[in-house]
Amino acid sequence: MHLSLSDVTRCYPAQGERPTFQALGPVSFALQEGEFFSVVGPSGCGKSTLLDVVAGLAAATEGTVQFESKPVNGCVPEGVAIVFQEDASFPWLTVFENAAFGARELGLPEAEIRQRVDHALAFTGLSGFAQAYPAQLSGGMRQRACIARAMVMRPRLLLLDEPFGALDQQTRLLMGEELLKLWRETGATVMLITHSIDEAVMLSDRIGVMSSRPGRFIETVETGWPRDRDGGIVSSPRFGELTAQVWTRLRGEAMKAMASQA
Ligand SMILES: Nc1ncnc2c1ncn2[C@@H]1O[C@H](COP(=O)(O)OP(=O)(O)OP(=O)(O)O)[C@@H](O)[C@H]1O
Repeated sequence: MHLSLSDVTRCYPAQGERPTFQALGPVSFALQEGEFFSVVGPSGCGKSTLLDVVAGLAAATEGTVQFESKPVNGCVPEGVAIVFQEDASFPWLTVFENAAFGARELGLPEAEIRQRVDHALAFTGLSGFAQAYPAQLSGGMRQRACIARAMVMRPRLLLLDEPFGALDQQTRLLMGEELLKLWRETGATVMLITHSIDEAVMLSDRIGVMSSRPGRFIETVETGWPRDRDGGIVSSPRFGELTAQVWTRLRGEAMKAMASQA
């Protein structure tokens, strides 16, 4: 897996009285194979726009995005899976069929699909709900179902846009631990967009801190956690130091973002 962005910006065209609007960048970075990279930044700075550009869901206005030596433009590359904050499941399909959806689109053999889905549902604790419909699940279980769907695709790069944003704090912490387990088990590279500094510090190898809009990276923080970390690190002194380091950098940018929104 190799992903790199070089001088990427994204602008929205002028609309009525509003002049051309730069939502992102310029942004340049590369992800290392197998790393867990999180992005934090003030509200509206362009985090989701960045993820959409990486995923091929939105085009860069300037600059280039390359995934495994091919330019990304116009569609999600094979090997990339995305989990969004909103529950993106199809309400008319069972949990099993939701998880199988992407694999069916790829035309994988039925036995292979069944084996992958069974494993993903077991991993996310949803085996007993394979025949349930999304509406019969709690918010946390629905997000686990979305993670199972992504897992079935065996992504080399997993993109997550605030996947736990709508969940309560306890569920969110537990889901974070599950995500770490998934990352370790699959060896995928992970890029996570989050509003939560604690979540970024707990989960990541590296945290990119963005400026207010148009978002650029103003600092990169290496956490130095071992690969077999778990939620227990939140009580270590290093956790407190890292969250303070990220917040110190973010605070001024968050104030600028609030002032411009006001
Ligand atoms: N389709 C669009 N047309 C015009 N402006 C847009 C469009 N999509 C996003 N924007 C604007 O681009 C900026 C960046 O939006 P984006 O959603 O990427 O930020 P974000 O950092 O993810 O925000 P949040 O933290 O609130 O989720 C915002 O000011 C947003 O209003």
